[in-house]
Amino acid sequence: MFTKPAVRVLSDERQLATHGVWFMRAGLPFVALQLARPNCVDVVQEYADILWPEGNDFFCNTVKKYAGQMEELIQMIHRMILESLGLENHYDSHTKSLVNSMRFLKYYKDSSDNGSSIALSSHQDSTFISIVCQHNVEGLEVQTLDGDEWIHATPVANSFTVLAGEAFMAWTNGRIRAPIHQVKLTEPIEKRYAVVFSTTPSFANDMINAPEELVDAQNPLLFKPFKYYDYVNVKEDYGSLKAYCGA
Ligand SMILES: O=C(O)CCC(=O)C(=O)O
Ligand SMILES: [Fe+2]
Repeated sequence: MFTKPAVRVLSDERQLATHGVWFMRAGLPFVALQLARPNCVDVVQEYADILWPEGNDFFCNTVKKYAGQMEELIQMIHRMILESLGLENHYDSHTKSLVNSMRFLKYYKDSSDNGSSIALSSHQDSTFISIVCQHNVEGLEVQTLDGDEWIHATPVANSFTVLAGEAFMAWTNGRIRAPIHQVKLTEPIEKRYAVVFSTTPSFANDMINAPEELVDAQNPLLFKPFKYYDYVNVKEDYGSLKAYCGA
């Protein structure tokens, strides 16, 4: 799917930050394709038809199965987080305000590289939650809070890596941190695939505003309310959510 000329069609025709070609930057050895609303059969079919005009039932069926199970898992994670913060009463409205997206990534060895390269540079996800499936090839590294060390998120069979993103950090007024992470391909790894399943705010209502229960004199508001997709579109210019809307 990463070599199809139709990838260009996706990137030209889809303007949404969550659908189409994601973050393809000259010099970085990876390709990533985004699929917004992977739980919607028609959307997946339309997406597959662009990439494979001859049809690809295997892709559609696999996405349907994967997205169904991931949606269940990610909602459970949201529920656990809200319960741990005493915000059960927000659960229904919170889950209604979410949409899912899925990202397919391929990393490859950069021929000009000296043997240990950054394939995806350090960043925080913008999302609420991202569930990363690393397909048993290591590479994901997560920075410690003090910024001193990188922890290898070694892939473990039958398990996933869960990362919180900036949307959850802002919505929980900093109770949940969005870890800085990166992907490094170390010799002898030549290529690596990953799938990331995420929750983001719905397109219709993407205002991120921390519930008042989480804001008080000891915990002053960290981020002014902001519109998620406005932020995502200019994120690279600001570098961090704090720079964009830090209170
Ligand atoms: O490939 C991975 O393990 C992580 C990918 C990632 O951080 C991202 O897509 O935001
Ligand atoms: Fe990420």
